[in-house]
Amino acid sequence: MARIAFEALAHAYPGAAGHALKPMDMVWEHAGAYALLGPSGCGKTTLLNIVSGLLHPSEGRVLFDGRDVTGLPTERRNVAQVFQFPVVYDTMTVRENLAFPLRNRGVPAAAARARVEHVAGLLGLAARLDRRARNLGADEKQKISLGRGLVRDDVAAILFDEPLTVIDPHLKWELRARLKELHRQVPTTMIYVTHDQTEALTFADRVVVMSEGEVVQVGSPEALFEHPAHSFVGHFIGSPGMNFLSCAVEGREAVLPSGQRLALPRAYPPLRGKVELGIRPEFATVVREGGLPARLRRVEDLGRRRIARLEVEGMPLAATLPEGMPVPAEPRLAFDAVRLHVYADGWLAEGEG
Ligand SMILES: Nc1ncnc2c1ncn2[C@@H]1O[C@H](COP(=O)(O)OP(=O)(O)OP(=O)(O)O)[C@@H](O)[C@H]1O
Repeated sequence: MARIAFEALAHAYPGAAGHALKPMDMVWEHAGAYALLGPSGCGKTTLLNIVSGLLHPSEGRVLFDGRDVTGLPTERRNVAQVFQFPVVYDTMTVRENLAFPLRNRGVPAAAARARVEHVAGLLGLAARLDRRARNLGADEKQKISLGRGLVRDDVAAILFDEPLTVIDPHLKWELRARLKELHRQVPTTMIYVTHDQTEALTFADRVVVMSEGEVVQVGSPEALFEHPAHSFVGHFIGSPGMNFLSCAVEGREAVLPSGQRLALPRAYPPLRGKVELGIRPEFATVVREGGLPARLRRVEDLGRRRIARLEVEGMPLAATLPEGMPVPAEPRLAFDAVRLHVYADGWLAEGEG
């Protein structure tokens, strides 16, 4: 396992206008479980390929345990990779497929056997070990690919590129949980690329959120939910995402366009640019009295909770409709004041006190 560091790393593809990966410095600790999360085109694969050595960055350095590996090809970086689609040898058995990376490295047969059986057990492949891979379905073939990625315990890092893409939806939750368990048992640096927030938040201790080639936040799942560093993170994480209301901020108060004032939990210096109030739907509640007047557009029943889609001063806002509350004709909105955040030009503004 390795500590992976990026120094002034950036990448522009030849002939492309601008950076696919904007300049950044970052450290991924030994044995950490990281997810690279963001929408299509945000630069996740570019960063992963720079880590694996498939792509040489146009600027900056990549260090594994302090050693500069920027110029090293993949085969000299000692990384395991799991791709979107299964990479298995059809004519081999599941056992032979799983043992392949160990055989290649000269791991003694008894140790390899024990390791293969352990990983197969964790992935739910134990009963299939002596079947030929060709006779298995796509889900199980992808489990073999995952197993081949996980079977060595001496790799610098394991890189997963959207590994659950071909997995049947009902099996995804099971494999997500198993991968997390595997990380606990095989404490290797693991990097997991996905555009699916559930996968990222289940798997990772630290999630690297990317937008338009930029790393906008690196944080625990809780931090991304509670303190989104950028409005993009607020929108992207959560279902529905964070609400944003245009406002002005004067010290400890937010002033909405109509002049209505809201108390803030912190005091803010004068802010420049586009100022917004951010509040998650979980902390905005429909009430009958008090709070802000709102107009109801519709109610969505999400099974375990109901979300009211409202308008506040012409701006859309999603809020929680308390259990058992009939939909009020003239709804009002109460905010959990300590959960109110202020954003200036998209970035979280630091308040005081
Ligand atoms: N070989 C290439 N040449 C030129 N531009 C590229 C190349 N590969 C990717 N890009 C561009 O770089 C940007 C980042 O792409 P990248 O594939 O890293 O994003 P991604 O987040 O992994 O997206 P996806 O989830 O769709 O794979 C995009 O604008 C993409 O069009």
